[in-house]
Amino acid sequence: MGKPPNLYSYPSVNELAPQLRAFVLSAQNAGIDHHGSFRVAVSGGSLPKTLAQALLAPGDGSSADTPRFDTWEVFFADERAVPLDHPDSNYKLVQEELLDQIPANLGKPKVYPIDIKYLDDVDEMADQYEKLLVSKFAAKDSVKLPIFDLLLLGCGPDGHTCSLFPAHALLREKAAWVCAIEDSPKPPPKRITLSLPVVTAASRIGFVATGGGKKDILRQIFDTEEGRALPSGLVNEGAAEKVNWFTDNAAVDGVTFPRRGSL
Ligand SMILES: O=C1O[C@H](COP(=O)(O)O)[C@@H](O)[C@H](O)[C@H]1O
Repeated sequence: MGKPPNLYSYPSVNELAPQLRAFVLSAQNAGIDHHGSFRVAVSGGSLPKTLAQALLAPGDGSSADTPRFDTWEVFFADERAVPLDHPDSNYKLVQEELLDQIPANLGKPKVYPIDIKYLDDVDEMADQYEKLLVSKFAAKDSVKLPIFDLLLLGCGPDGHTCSLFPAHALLREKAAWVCAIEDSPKPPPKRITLSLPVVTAASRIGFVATGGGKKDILRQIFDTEEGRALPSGLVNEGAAEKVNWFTDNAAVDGVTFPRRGSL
């Protein structure tokens, strides 16, 4: 690995949130400058709440510090094969925590949930979501991989990220952009997920991991060989300098990884 990922830690989520905001808005502004929109894929779990705290806070009024939601194209890093109003739905979580709370003057994002027609056929659901990405990121034969401006990821207590789980065969997927999983060890079992090559191809990657419940897994990921082979560790290895971890002190208690600090 060349330059290692950045690991930022803050006393609490209250101090982390403004730094996460700066990181997301810098990716937003780079996307707008580059191609006129901001293509972001978001995760479920604990991320949407922290993201909402970051983005819905009042800013300093400068254009650099203003969310331009009208330019956002929101995709899902992973999704569970459940209806969009089901308590397990990542879409529902993101909608309730963030999308529904956006004030009208900040614009309305375009949001791309899964197609619920395919709830009973998760392979087809993954194919359809991949087709959606192809249509948004150009024809697949001219673009090897979609390049998201930003991926916002979580890290489960087993080191999973998106719906890429430790030692699962999906970690070896090279061709597909979106994969189906029917045996997720964390319920619900049927899900779709971006593949590892798509994750590591993103322009920027932000992990958000907070709370003492994450400290054992972060210690493993950053300080051990086995941890580096876990899905979140593989993102660190595959995308290194593009990866930024936003953590609180409780989550990195005991991590000896050297690149610690503030954004
Ligand atoms: O199942 C999932 O879990 C991960 C991690 O969630 P967290 O609550 O530990 O942050 C999440 O990133 C993913 O989107 C979700 O489907």
